[in-house]
Amino acid sequence: MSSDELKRAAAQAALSYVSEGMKIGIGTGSTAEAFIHLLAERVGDGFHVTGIPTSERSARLCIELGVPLSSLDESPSLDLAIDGADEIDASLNLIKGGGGALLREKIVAHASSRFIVIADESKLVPALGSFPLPIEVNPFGLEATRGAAQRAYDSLGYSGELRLRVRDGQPYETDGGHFILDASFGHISDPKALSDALHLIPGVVEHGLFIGMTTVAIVAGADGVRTLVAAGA
Ligand SMILES: O=C[C@H](O)[C@H](O)[C@H](O)COP(=O)(O)O
Repeated sequence: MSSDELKRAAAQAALSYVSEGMKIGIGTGSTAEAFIHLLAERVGDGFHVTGIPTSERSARLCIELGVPLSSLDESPSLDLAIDGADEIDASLNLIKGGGGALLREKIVAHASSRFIVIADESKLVPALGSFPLPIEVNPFGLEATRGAAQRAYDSLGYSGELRLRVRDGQPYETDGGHFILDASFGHISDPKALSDALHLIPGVVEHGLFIGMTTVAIVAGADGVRTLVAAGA
């Protein structure tokens, strides 16, 4: 099976968690888009659901395919959110934000009773950190924030680099008007300690570590689709 077919298989399995009338957070990225396509088919068959998109990109696709949308302000409590991930560890902690949508994704996941991650098996890792951690920062004081983040990594014993994400020669701008620093420091031995340290920096808006948020991960691989349930979920 190709990577696209695996993403679609995971997205297909996630549909079984969606019931008539639910309000659901809709993620961002290629796997989430596979889910949007499948959800739109069901909506076309008369299924009622309201989506709360985590990015302008996902919102556009939902509108194009006829998936009804609402905002988190109109619907502040969601039944579930379904989203992709860049890395998933054995505790179902995640790195997200490769597509730049981590802030809205985290707000939406936090507002949801259940957070379901869909992925192909290439996203499963023994420890987080091979994928650079996206850190969303306010453009004001960028260099001061970059320095503070570097010192936070240094103090925790990591070595590596923070690189400003660039698109078409300009800093990549998120839907919220922020920039992203991609942090390449190798395996993250203590995700909670790193998360706490980054949250102490005023210019850091959010980071892509999703710790203890996942309810279920649906992972598609050569041997089929597996459902991994978080401890205590
Ligand atoms: O900001 C983007 C999101 O966190 C995505 O869910 C993540 O990057 C995974 O994307 P994909 O499904 O395209 O691998």
